[in-house]
Amino acid sequence: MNLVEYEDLVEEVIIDSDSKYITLHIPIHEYDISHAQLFTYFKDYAGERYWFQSKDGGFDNIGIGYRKSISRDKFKAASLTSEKNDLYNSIQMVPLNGDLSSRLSLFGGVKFDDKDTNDEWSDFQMVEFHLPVYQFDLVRQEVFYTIPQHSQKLTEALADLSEVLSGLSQTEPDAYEKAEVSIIKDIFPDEWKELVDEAVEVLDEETFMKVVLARQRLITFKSGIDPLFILDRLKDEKETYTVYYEKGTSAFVSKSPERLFEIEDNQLWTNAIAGSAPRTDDEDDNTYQQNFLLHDEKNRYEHELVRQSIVEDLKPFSYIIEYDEVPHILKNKYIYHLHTPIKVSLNDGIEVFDILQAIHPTPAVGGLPKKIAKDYIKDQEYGTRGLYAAPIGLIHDNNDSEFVVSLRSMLVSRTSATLFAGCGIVKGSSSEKEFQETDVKFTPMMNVLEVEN
Ligand SMILES: C=C(O[C@@H]1C=C(C(=O)O)C=C[C@H]1O)C(=O)O
Repeated sequence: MNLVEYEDLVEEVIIDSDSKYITLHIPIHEYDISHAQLFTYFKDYAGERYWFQSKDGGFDNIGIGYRKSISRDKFKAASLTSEKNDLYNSIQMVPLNGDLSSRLSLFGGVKFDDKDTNDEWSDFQMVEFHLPVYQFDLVRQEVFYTIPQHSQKLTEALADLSEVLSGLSQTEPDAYEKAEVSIIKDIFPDEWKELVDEAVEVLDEETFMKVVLARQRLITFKSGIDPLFILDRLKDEKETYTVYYEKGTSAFVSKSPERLFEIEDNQLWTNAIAGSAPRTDDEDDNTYQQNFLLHDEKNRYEHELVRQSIVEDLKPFSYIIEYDEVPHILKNKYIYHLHTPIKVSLNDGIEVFDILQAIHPTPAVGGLPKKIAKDYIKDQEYGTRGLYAAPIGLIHDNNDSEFVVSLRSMLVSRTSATLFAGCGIVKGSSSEKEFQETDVKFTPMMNVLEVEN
């Protein structure tokens, strides 16, 4: 980086006495920095690192160190909004180049529900969003470096950043070893099928139409699971979002096909994704499965319920909601889904946390009516969902944001991984078929861990 030129620029910066943080923002084109180098170089930040990549290649962000976090044990849209705005207002941005296009963001998520969590999820609070010390954007090739305002002179901070960047580009990524599996265990498989059978009995077409029931698979290893191994394996499946989110001694990992929503300039894009069929290497079977999905009554009904509910949830925020009446096919590596994109023009003054509150959980991961389904899951499902099926994403300063529904996911802690997968149950569902569907939905994480069932 042209240190001398940037030094001249930072020397002219007038520090705003009200700001708590200062963020230097510079391009990093001249450095060739990989994910593996970042996670090797920043080992000491283990437990405070994330990688979040969009499915269309629009962004590829790595955050290192949580400089400031918004952490809450309850979701309250209004107070989260003011905390987020206060935080952004306390940051003085110092862009050191006229050509920058990346945006500073808070990264984090909200747990699926508030089920008691004195358990494997205790590293994560109900709501957490983090402002990273370093935010790397590997698509636009830019970095943000945030320091507390009086901690050091800007020229010193700039020199530190320059040293970090050259250190990074010279870093040889650590070699890693794949952890050897000790035990693979489905958690209460028979009980899960019984629960599905019970739900099918309870469900009808008017008062309780759908519930999504999830199950877990525990995999233990003979040694610790190396983050570099996971990072490398996460590159295997395209067409999905990548979430790798460390907190304390845990890492939450997801390869989700499902965008919860994206907001840009008051336009919101979301989608209904519900209805599933397996995808294999057999092209004839794949054609059959797609046709089946497009015409199968149960899948179409389930999809319709999800789409209608999302549209209803968004009506208070918009007068213009656009979507096609007939669903499309969404293709992932191991599975097909029915898919309806939905575009919404938001009224003025709508906050991202209001949207989160209204839309999560969509009936694709909760059920319908939403409240009844949520309570049923909380009472009946084994264990705690934590960040599984939860909204995880980025929030920029002006409400622009992008969230995924963190499906096809697992919680990794030291020598074990807990995988999560669920499926929509409606009247007439078969527990055996749904069990097989959850098996397919475990595949992305089994593949990341390179574990055969
Ligand atoms: C609940 C999951 O997936 C959801 C349920 C689907 C279904 O029931 O057909 C399809 C896609 C997802 O919205 C999961 O992957 O765990």
